[in-house]
Amino acid sequence: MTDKLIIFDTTLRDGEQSPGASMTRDEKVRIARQLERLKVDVIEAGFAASSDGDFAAISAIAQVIKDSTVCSLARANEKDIGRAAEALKAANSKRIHTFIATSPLHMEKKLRMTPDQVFEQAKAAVRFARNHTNDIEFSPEDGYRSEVDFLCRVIEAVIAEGATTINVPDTVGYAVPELYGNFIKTLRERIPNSDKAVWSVHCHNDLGMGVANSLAGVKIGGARQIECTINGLGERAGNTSLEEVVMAIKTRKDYFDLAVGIDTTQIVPASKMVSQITGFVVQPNKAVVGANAFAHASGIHQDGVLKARDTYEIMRAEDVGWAANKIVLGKLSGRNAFKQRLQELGIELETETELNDAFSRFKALADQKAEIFDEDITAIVGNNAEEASDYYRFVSLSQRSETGERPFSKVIFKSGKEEFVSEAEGNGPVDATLNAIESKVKSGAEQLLYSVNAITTGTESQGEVTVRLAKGGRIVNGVGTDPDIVAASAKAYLAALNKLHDPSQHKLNAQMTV
Ligand SMILES: CC(=O)SCCNC(=O)CCNC(=O)[C@H](O)C(C)(C)COP(=O)(O)OP(=O)(O)OC[C@H]1O[C@@H](n2cnc3c(N)ncnc32)[C@H](O)[C@@H]1OP(=O)(O)O
Ligand SMILES: CC(C)C(=O)C(=O)O
Ligand SMILES: [Mg+2]
Repeated sequence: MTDKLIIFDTTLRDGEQSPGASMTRDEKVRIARQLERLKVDVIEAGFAASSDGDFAAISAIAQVIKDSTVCSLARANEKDIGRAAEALKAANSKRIHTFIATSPLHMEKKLRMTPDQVFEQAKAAVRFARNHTNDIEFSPEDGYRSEVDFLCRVIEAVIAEGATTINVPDTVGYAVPELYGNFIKTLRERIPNSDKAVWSVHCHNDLGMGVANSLAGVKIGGARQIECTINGLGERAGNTSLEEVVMAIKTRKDYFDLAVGIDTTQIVPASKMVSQITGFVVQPNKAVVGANAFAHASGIHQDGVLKARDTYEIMRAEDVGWAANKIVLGKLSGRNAFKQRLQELGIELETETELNDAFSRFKALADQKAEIFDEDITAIVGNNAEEASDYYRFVSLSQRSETGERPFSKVIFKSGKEEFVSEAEGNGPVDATLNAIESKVKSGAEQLLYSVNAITTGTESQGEVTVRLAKGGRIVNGVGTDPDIVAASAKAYLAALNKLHDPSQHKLNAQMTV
């Protein structure tokens, strides 16, 4: 029968130990509710004895959480355990997690206790905690750097006292997967009453191996609880990340053969909430919850994914709470991905030539900006349709603006096969550009509006400029787009002039000097 793997979330305790990640009581309650929606088995809500604020947060969480077990950390002493018990009083299901360090280094230098004293204190703590609940977790802190014989002695004793979960922390992220897995296996094999407790792993990410070590602890060591945090938040380099271990267990069920009760569709909402509350931004290439985790940017991958998603996706974006996977259009994209996006946008290009032209324009734009958004595509295709009937066409622009100097602009544009070079100064680079064009065209149109707008987010986005001109009772709008807003302004001005253009005036325009 497939075993169940218990997911113990410690975002609100070890996660909060990330420098700068402290949370208010209400924020902790919000996250706890999301963890319950995620269906984590245990929520470690904090360390009740650490402050009145944390005590209040744990109490509030204990009152509102109904499905998950609520847990508080406590040092191996009566005061801390008493505080934890008090904070957890209202919980439907509660756990006290008590710990004491067992490595020679920690015992001697930090606790300043002999191994025998630590042994006795660990036993006494578990015994005391039993007065408050039957669900007791014991952690030998820095367990992985502890001497095996001593650790076996302590763990056997605390199980005998009633500890129901034995958690073996790699407190400083020193372990490597195979060794950590075997360490847990050895402990379980050597401790006579080891089967009376659930074995748990708690790994830190100092060498980037938190997830790998946790999975080895499960696969090799036989642990059945993983302690983890949303986004891998936690002390120093963080803890094992929940989203990664959960999706590894689910995606590689063929290998792990374990069941997890997590509602994976709540993973991304949980990640976003934790990131927003703590201000810890999730790196784009973070597994599962990073913005790029399901994004495809290169043509060959995009083509594959459009034909069959599993060519390049081992999980479904929707299964972890993303709305969908993403085909990111950019300079590495191919024709198939471009065509597909046009279809999704309801844009129909009638001929293969039109498609090829639009694709060339798209590639040219993609060379100038990293990501092409839907609005860019609409603009590309829109510009193209207009261009066929354009009388004036923008070619290029150069401009100079220096503090204290009047900006200067040189614009090259075409009418038919003729090319015009126009130059002017102005109050700003845009004014200089429009003056330059007007100096050649001499439309005499009145400018009613000029507006600039970033089509997409970020400073690398395309600027969209609208110019409204009035002449002879007609009012026209010209729109131009370009990553350079001065060039977008020139295009918009020329587009408006095109709309004003009267074919009978061809002669006048043809007289323009180059
Ligand atoms: C690996 C981990 O993540 S462990 C959890 C880490 N989390 C925290 O530390 C939570 C926040 N901590 C705090 O708010 C405070 O440190 C408190 C309230 C817990 C203790 O504060 P203080 O009483 O001022 O002690 P301080 O933090 O300076 O030192 C820790 C003391 O606890 C002792 N101690 C450390 N671990 C344990 C333990 N597991 N069991 C019993 N005593 C312990 C230390 O030896 C030291 O004792 P000393 O004062 O006699 O030298
Ligand atoms: C308190 C224990 C479980 C801990 O966080 C650690 O050892 O890293
Ligand atoms: Mg820890």
